[in-house]
Amino acid sequence: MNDVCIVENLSFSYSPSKRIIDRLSFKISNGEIVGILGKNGSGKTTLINLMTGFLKNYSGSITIKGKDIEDYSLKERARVVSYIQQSRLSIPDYYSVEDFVLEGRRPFRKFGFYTEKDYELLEKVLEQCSLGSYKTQHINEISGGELQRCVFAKALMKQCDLFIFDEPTSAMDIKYQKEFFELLSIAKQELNAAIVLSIHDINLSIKYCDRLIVLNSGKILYDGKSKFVTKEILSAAFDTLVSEECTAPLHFYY
Ligand SMILES: Nc1ncnc2c1ncn2[C@@H]1O[C@H](COP(=O)(O)OP(=O)(O)OP(=O)(O)O)[C@@H](O)[C@H]1O
Repeated sequence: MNDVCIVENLSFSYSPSKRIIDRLSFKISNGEIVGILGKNGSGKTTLINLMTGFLKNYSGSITIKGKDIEDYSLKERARVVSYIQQSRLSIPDYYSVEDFVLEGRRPFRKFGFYTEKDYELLEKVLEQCSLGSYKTQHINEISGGELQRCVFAKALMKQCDLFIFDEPTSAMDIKYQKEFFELLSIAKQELNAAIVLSIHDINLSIKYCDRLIVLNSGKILYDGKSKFVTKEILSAAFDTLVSEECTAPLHFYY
């Protein structure tokens, strides 16, 4: 397995009085889905914003595909990391589904033009994400779950092997959550991608992530296979008693 992302001794504060990320070290490899779990305010979004290069003034290092994140230009970084933010999207009204998804190739355009290969890839990705029949539909005429699929399809258009998502499933109902993780397995299998996502739902994270990094006050409380995380660790992370069902095999829930 290759290490796509290496985080070493990473610390970060918004203000001098409080360390939000506290000396974290871990590696993310190709072909694994890694869930970042922790209670509100534990530092998940901050960590993701550091890993995607949106926050500066940290100590330690973040290496993406063998290169320090500081040494990437914005465009280069956009080519190697597919990132989906927590905030709401602003999409021009006139976009169709295919316009929106095609935008995923924007960092690769030459002289402002998409290539024939980009259009071939668009067809393939729309099919993979079950969006073929929607492609000419207006982006603001589709449901929230369908839009989420479009967002994922756009990320997939980069064909890169590092995907980073900030709470991608928070607004989805159970059906779309399931579908989302099925889509993730396309990236994992086809691109041997490393996928990092912050997540609140303990059950989902244990079921679908290969590995969990559990944060508590910016420190790593657990980093290991999701199936081995214990209710004691989760109870400590969430400051509340986490019941047995959360760590039991979950196939009967889904
Ligand atoms: N821009 C900011 N300026 C100052 N403090 C911030 C800022 N963003 C976040 N924080 C603080 O940093 C801490 C970690 O926040 P962060 O958003 O990373 O946590 P989180 O685990 O993603 O939380 P949630 O689950 O609620 O999304 C919190 O105490 C938060 O108040």
